[in-house]
Amino acid sequence: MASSILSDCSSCATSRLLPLRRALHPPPPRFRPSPAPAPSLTRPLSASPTPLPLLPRARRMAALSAAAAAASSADPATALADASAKIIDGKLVAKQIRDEVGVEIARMKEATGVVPGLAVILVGSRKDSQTYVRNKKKACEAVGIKSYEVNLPEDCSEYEVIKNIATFNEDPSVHGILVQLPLPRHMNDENILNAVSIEKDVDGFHPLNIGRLAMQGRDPFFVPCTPKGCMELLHRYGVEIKGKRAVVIGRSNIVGMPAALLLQKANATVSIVHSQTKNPEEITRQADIIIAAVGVANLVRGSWIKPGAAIIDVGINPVDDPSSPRGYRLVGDVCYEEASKVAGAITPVPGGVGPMTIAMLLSNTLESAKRIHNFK
Ligand SMILES: Nc1nc(=O)c2c([nH]1)NC[C@@H]1CN(c3ccc(C(=O)N[C@@H](CCC(=O)O)C(=O)O)cc3)C=[N+]21
Repeated sequence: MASSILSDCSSCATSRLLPLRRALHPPPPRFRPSPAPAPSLTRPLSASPTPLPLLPRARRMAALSAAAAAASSADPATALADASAKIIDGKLVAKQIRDEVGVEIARMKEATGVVPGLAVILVGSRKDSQTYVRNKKKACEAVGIKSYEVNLPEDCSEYEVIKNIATFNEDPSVHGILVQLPLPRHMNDENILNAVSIEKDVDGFHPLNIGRLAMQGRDPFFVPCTPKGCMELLHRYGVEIKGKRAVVIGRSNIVGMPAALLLQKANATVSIVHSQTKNPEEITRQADIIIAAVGVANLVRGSWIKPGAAIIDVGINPVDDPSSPRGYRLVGDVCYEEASKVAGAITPVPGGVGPMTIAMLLSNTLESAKRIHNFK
């Protein structure tokens, strides 16, 4: 991208979007990226195996497995000498947030009799989607949100889905509506997501909510859960964002793009690295904050990381692992083993961003019920 001088007219009024009360629980230990290079600087960055360019997915995967093999044969003596990053514990923070949401829901119910309601629409029978929906339902029950579930067959019509959305739009006991993605191929996501009332769009996927997120001086009704969870982790670990360089890897509508908008709203200088980016490693290495959301296992290597950077790894990629009971294990978009020796702080996978996504969904549903019932 050509460099140009931009006039900065960003507002800082919306740098913080979460109205949750946090006096209830002490925050986790604070992490501050050190301005001075971390001790790991003594380790030359070139010690990392071959850097990987962004390639078409199939080629990327092949290149990645070769690089991963090289990584595992790294000199163990070097590894021992390395400093290690602070772990950003998403599981712990998500639990704190769920507890906070639960307390607020009880307070609201006591004062108004209103119980927040979340409707989930699942189309088809993908195993992973069924698991996610089941987990969301459990999480709702645990905090006192009433959940409503509709299961539609894979071959149902778009009209059928929209009809169900319309019913929930009108239902006063429902404060949030979530259409589980991905939808079957024959459906147009846009038509379906457009049908969700923006006041109940707890996923924050409605184009009007995204549009407001992108504009100065306007706020969306809801911020998408995963990027909101990423920001919450940075805030709760005391990572300074204002004036920092941030790189978002990936530009999806549901994570990368809104994450970049949120970082910008929080006054970071943001670059987006994607499949057509010429020098992803070099650009990423300039970042104080990295949010990786491409869905490519171990794409970001140690050599991509500026010493002391804070890393939020959104990827949840299954890789074969015969020694695990499921036959696979989950890894992020960031090569954790390498990154944790260079970074100042990093989220693990699992136990990082994943649990935060669900916590933010509960938080958005509570926020919606409060707004609809004008409960402060
Ligand atoms: N409308 C819509 N909204 C979503 O928010 C949405 C969606 N569709 N479709 C699918 C993705 C995926 N997603 C996850 C939520 C929690 C974990 C999670 O908690 N993961 C655990 C690990 C789970 C495991 O071990 O299998 C973790 O990372 O620690 C992961 C993924 C929400 N999504």
